[in-house]
Amino acid sequence: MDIAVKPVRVALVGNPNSGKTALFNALTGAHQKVANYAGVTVERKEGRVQTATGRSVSVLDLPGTYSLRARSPDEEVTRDAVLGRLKGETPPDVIVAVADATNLRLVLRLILELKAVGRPMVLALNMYDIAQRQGLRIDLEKLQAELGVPIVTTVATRKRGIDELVAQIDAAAGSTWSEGETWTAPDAAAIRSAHSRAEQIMRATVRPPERPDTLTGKVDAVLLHPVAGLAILMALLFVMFQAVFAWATPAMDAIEAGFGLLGAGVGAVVPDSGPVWPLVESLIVDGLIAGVGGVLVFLPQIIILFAFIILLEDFGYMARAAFLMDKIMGGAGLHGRAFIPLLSSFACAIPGVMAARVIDAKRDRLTTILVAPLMTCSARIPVYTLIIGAFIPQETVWGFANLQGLVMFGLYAAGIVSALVVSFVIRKIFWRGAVEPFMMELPAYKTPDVKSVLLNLWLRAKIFMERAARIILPLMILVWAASTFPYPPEGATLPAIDYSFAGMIGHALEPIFAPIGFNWQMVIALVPGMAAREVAVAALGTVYAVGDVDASVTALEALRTTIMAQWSLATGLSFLAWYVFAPQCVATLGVVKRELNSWKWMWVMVVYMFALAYLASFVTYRIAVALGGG
Ligand SMILES: Nc1nc2c(ncn2[C@@H]2O[C@H](COP(=O)(O)OP(=O)(O)OP(=O)(O)O)[C@@H](O)[C@H]2O)c(=O)[nH]1
Ligand SMILES: [Mg+2]
Repeated sequence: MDIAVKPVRVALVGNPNSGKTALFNALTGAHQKVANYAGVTVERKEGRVQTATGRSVSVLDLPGTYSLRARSPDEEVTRDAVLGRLKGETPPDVIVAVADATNLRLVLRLILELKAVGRPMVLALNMYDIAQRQGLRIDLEKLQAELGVPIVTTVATRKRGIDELVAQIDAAAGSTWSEGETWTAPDAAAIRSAHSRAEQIMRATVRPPERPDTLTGKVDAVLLHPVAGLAILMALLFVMFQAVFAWATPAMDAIEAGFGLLGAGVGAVVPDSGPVWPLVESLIVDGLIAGVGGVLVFLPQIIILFAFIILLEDFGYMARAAFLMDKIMGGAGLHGRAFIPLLSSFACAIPGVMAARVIDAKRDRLTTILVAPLMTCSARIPVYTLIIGAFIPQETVWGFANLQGLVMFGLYAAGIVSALVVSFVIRKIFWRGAVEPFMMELPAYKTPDVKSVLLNLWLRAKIFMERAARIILPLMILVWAASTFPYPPEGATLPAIDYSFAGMIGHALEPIFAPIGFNWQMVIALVPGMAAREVAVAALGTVYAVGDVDASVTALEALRTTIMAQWSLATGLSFLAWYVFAPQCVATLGVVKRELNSWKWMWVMVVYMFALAYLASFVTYRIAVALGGG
């Protein structure tokens, strides 16, 4: 007997949100490994479990799908994994179909498709607790007979039914099956017939509760109400943004201080002498530490934002929020599910772009990714506050509103409105078809499980950090080199950056930026600002030689005074308009390229955003000058 030597491979397949990951966690406990599939940015989770007979089973958690007719990258991975077409992946010996027992209709069709693949299969009827609570009556024996697949009822979050499931996997692994069946994608007729077969099975085996679940109905009547529901959603978003900006501050300050200390520590250790050491120090301190620190500083905000999103998702609310927003965003050509990615983009466009994976249809996903960077990410805040502080008076208008706050609000609104307009235009230019209809069963409300929320949060934070590190590090080195080399000549009087490539680029581009009121110092600052938007503030400090604005309050004050003296109001406003639209962050562009796996679309984004920025700055500048702000 050598069954212990070669593990049985099991793949968990099911609709999104059916509890695959929860089941995976219940099955494998701590014995799991997370990686990416080769060539695509889709997480691959594998874990191990031993059966009672001593068989070793390796379990693969797959992204959710509604059909093997894959339409999103996530779904393609699932399909290819099931069919054994994935590079470096052996096909599963047993398929475990994971079904949300309260939402059988959609999954029955998937199960029929999976059956056609011809591998041994077990059906885990998950969320059975909720089904029972709702009073759903499922005739398990009949369902088992109709499908010809063994069924186990499970409650993944309570680890119920897990032993039974493992036993069924064990049995299925021992069964023989007909290899050599070649799978072909189902055509429209096949899908229709699977659909009516699923309906038929549904009618034969599932009866609605005797007393319908009036509580969910009542709650939904409020939460999905076009007016009350939206008001509640807005209130939730308000609290969420308060949390993101207020609660994150101490942690962000700590991270900033930590990286500052790290930089100082390195500075103290590296010798000051010779031609090479100062360069090494500059690379490490100004390039790597400052650059990576400049991105990691957003981690607290991202964690808080994700905590809210994961919690609301687990409560069953997010699908409803997406449903509510679908009507509004649909008018602009965006899918309801774009809501979460766009929301994440307020912290940082990188997790936002990554979150767009939940959108099935390629075009909807593409549109979402293209407009995500228009959402005001927190990296713009330091730039906004510097300029607003310098040019907008601290005044009360209309008796209650703070003028500076109002301008800040206007900048956020400009981002949101332009995202809606741009996606509308993208639809008109590139594809005319309607937005995919909103197909997403509303899940039952449930209480989130603390452990799974924390695990999820940790995984998402980890993924953000890994991506950030992998994409940002090389870019940081590039931007640092551009602002450092070549060295200033002997006896140079201007700040060193003036003589560097960044300086040359700045001077060369100056004529292009003159019509929108930028001076050469600003243009130079834009170059290192490409690394991360807020770096532009430090770069302005460098070109105006007011000292290290990150390290001292007085330097920041000095920079503000210098700007007030040297820029006109029109120039200041033009700079603000630029920052609303310009694709000022190469890390985001890198992630967009990776997620879409396309240079073309990344360039489409770069070009349209620069064009918008230029146009907005031009209009702002000219109007401000005409009104006497020049
Ligand atoms: N009450 C209850 N909740 C469950 C059960 N299984 C999963 N959940 C919850 O359902 C939600 C979705 O579970 P996940 O495991 O993330 O679902 P998934 O299938 O992995 O979702 P995707 O990966 O997005 O396709 C989570 O909030 C879980 O805690 C269950 O049996 N009973
Ligand atoms: Mg999952």
